[in-house]
Amino acid sequence: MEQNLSRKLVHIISGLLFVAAWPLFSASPEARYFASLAPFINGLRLVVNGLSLATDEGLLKSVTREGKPEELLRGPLYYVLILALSAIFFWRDSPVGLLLLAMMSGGDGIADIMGRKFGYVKLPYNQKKSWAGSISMFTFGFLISMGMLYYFSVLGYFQFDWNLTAQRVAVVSFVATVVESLPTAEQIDDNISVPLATMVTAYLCM
Ligand SMILES: C/C(=C\COP(=O)(O)O)CCC[C@H](C)CCC[C@H](C)CCCC(C)C
Ligand SMILES: Nc1ccn([C@@H]2O[C@H](COP(=O)(O)OP(=O)(O)O)[C@@H](O)[C@H]2O)c(=O)n1
Repeated sequence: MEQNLSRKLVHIISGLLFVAAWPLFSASPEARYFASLAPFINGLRLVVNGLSLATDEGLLKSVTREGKPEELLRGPLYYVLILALSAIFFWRDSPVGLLLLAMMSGGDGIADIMGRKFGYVKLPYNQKKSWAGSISMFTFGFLISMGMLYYFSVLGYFQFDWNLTAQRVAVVSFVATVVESLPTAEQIDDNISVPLATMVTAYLCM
């Protein structure tokens, strides 16, 4: 499989599976810390390989752009830290964590896959991003977020007025999409800006 595609599939699937697994944990107050061990241990693996204290070719191939160990200390490390912090701070008590992970893992990951494949028409303010990528991020980010909220509500964690929730999630997805599309990649990684923007908007809206 082409390296960019495999990296993005790892990006999409690992975060969404991680959140989807939260209901499997017990009601114990320590469950969130136990769950966050998975991303923390992966973070440790990224640091060890990123500092070249060990070399895991499979890890380099599946999560880096160019196969350089130091890349592990940026996007992938931020990503696993956001997974761990979301579990600790939001867990199953608030929809904010679900939304920020749905947008970072699902929305942003799909934007890259679709943007690379169909992104011929670039955004006027960012020649590195395209309408296809951003429209896909908004659409799939919205659908995945609604799916996550539905999944957790069926399991009894939340109750929503779905009409209102859909409008609020649309606003959250829109803000996350705009933030992802900005030409700020040199200053701030998308794995930080997208979850941060989603978190603030979701706090204000939900
Ligand atoms: C490729 C990744 C990030 C890079 O982002 P970008 O630079 O392309 O924007 C994701 C890296 C994921 C990682 C190293 C593995 C994460 C595993 C996860 C914590 C385990 C989840 C457990 C679950 C139950 C499957
Ligand atoms: N909104 C978006 C996002 C990404 N993309 C495409 O996806 C590629 C990678 O995006 P990126 O630089 O944010 O992703 P990383 O490879 O840095 O994780 C871009 O070069 C675009 O081709 C897009 O067309 N539109």
